[in-house]
Amino acid sequence: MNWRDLNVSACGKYHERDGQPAYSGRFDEVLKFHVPGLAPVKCGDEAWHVGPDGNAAYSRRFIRTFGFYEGFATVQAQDGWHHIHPDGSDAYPERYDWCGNFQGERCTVRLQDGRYRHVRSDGSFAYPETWRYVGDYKDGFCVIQNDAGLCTHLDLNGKPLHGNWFTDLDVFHKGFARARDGDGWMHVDLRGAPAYAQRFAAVEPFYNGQARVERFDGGLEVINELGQHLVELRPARQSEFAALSGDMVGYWRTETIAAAVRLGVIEALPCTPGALAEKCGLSSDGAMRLLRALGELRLVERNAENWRLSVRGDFLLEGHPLTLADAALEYSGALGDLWSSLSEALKAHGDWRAPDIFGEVARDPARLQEHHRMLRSYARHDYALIPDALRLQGHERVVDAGGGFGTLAMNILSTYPDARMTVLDKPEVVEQARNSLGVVPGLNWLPGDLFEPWSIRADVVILARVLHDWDDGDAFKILAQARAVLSPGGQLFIIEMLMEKHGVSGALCDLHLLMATGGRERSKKAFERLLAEAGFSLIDVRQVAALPAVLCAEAI
Ligand SMILES: C[S@@+](CC[C@H](N)C(=O)[O-])C[C@H]1O[C@@H](n2cnc3c(N)ncnc32)[C@H](O)[C@@H]1O
Repeated sequence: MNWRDLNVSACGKYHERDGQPAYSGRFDEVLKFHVPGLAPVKCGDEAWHVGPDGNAAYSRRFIRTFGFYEGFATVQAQDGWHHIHPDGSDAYPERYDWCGNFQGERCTVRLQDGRYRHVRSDGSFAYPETWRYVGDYKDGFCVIQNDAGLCTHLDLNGKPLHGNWFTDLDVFHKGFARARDGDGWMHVDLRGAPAYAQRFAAVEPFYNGQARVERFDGGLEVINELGQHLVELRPARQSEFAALSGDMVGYWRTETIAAAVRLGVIEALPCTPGALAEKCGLSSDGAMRLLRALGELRLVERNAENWRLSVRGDFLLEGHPLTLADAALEYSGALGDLWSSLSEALKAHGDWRAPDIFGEVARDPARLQEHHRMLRSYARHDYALIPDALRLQGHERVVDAGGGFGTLAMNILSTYPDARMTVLDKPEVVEQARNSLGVVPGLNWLPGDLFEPWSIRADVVILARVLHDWDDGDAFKILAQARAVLSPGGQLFIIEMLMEKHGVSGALCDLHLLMATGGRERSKKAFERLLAEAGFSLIDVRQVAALPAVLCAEAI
């Protein structure tokens, strides 16, 4: 009997041909036949492969068996997952936590430590690295995901195809892959370059040169490979009028959150509205109205008569390690006020001048605490993966210039305890940071000015979210001071969000920097130019987290 004529029966317990059972035996479960004419079957606790006559292909038994692909079948055995030959013998001695199927002479496996890689059919590793996740190869390329959740394409030897990283990515289909960046979904070509400028809420692969896509307004349309609209399949579902109205009253959210922090509501919960009014000096109507607004923002939840903080609301607690309580006050107060002159700041010939925010903060000890607790929360949240991404040898002299309260420096020291860390910042900041951290082995403080010569020599300089506070002229001056403390070959790491060359993601943050400090977010190209002017060459960009990237440069 030709196994190609056999199908799985409707009950899934045997195979049939033209509606007739192909053999008399019955199993708990069968899967379909694959080359070389074997099908996985399961009965009770045992699983194996059978031929078209329903007889076992070999005497071994496994916990689970799967179909043969490229001559190998995945099996789950008592001692782990692996592959077998059609005669039931092991393809290689290793055991894994899970195995996929061979596609393009490579197979995805998960190691016992939970990490993924590809193996060849003889069991050897296709490349030395392990990744957070790897998908199947198709047409010689696969998608891998790094620890920061970002994805790229690798070739059969594990080498990057184009080196571009995306927040989500698919394998290639007819020369294009579906990819998502901060702005949305698109198609990219084999160079990892977007096929067109638009972004969508979702895209399908191209089918004979056309793809169905969903717009952000919920409308569906068909586009061509240039991103041009061809056919409307469904009109917009979301009212753009409502979306714009919502955006225009963003300050409602800012002020509600800040009021809850300022009035002590966050610290007073959980309690009833009556108790809250009492504890925080609110009218009973005011307490109820504020709680309802916080509920709409999903910061609090009602539990019978009591209101309590949600997981999101917990971040507003002063004692939370990632507290955003100070940020809530800054955004509604000093930082929010600065935005009222946005139109002036954008004018070609206005007399608007950027504020000296760091000077103002330094002059007011209470504000300095608040501002730096805010920066500390963002640093704790965003910098967890940075030390590994620096790939230091471990004993270097490292200067974190504009290092604030030393959060990143402490992270680096816990990964590289023998590094000699120095945090350079304004004297007022250093004084408060020193007082709050006390003596930390390996950590030195250097009160100073980013724009004046730094009285130190270093092997490595870090500028984390510092250059984005300054225009190109001032950024160059800081880079020049960094260059002066390094010898040729010394390393500079810039940790910042990267703007896409033609993207819009991060553009509001860019305006925030303009208003708060006179600074700007930059693209890789803009950094490359600045670095070259200051005597550095950019050698690598490591996208370790969704927000900040690590730009690695070398002193020339
Ligand atoms: C946006 S914060 C970044 C802090 C820290 N690197 C981080 O990523 O969380 C900028 C830092 O630069 C410091 N700074 C600003 N102007 C400075 C100057 N002229 N000299 C020294 N430090 C300065 C500020 O005090 C602040 O700590």
